[in-house]
Amino acid sequence: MAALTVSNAIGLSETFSKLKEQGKVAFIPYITAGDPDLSTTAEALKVLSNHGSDIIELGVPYSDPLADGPVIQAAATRSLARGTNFSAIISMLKEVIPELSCPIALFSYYNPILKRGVENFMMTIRDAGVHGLVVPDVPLEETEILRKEAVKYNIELVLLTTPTTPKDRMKAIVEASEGFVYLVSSVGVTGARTSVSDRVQTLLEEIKEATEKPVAVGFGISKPEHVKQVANWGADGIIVGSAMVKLLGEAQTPEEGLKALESFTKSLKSALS
Ligand SMILES: O=P(O)(O)OC[C@@H](O)[C@@H](O)c1c[nH]c2ccccc12
Repeated sequence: MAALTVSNAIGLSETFSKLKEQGKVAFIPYITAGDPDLSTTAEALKVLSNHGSDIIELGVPYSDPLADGPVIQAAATRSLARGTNFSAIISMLKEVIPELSCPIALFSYYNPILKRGVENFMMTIRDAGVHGLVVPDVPLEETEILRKEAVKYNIELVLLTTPTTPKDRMKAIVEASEGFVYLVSSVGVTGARTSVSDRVQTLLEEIKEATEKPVAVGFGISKPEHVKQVANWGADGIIVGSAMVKLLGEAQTPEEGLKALESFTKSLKSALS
């Protein structure tokens, strides 16, 4: 039996309940594992955890990231070119998770999970101390097998709803989602945008009519004013990916990337206080 990695963090839904009691909004950064390399990822997770992240989304790089924009696609390509693989990510997580104060939600496309076997995948990430899982390209109809194994291994399976999701389908998604509901703010792929569509406000209202579960908003959020605006619209969590990934992956050196990540994180986090 693999030794269980003890995570000191509480889970995703518990994190949201704690923040709700404090009247706070969750700050949720996303980075791609292995970009520029896995040891920098381990350091980045510590920087993010030490500077106010409430949950961290960690992406497993994949060769066909259809939902990702150019920044995250490039990060996945760089990471895969360095030879990053799932087992190396898991070993890194076993090392670093005990030092983090916030839970990790792993991000993986559906194919690598099927290839590994759903049960084996869930058991492996659970043993590494991961709390949540987001699978952006799994169709709602196929989440049943994922959900069954996720529940068995106490992994919170987060589902996504988008601006074009029909109302009854959105209701089924929020019903099935664990940890939180991921509201994708705009159609298209991930990537920093100059502004966040104010449709998000109505979408948040519709979802909150359908569920008590916390709702975190992602896509395009890249400035403190975006963070403030989406929090004011009633989001329980704010997700920032591409803007973080860009800083890390495009820096001259890993040290520079980590420094830039720290100050960017602080600037976004202060927009929530
Ligand atoms: O990059 P953005 O625009 O800040 O959006 C967050 C997004 O990167 C992150 O949550 C994510 C990474 N890959 C994804 C694939 C699908 C949906 C969401 C994601």
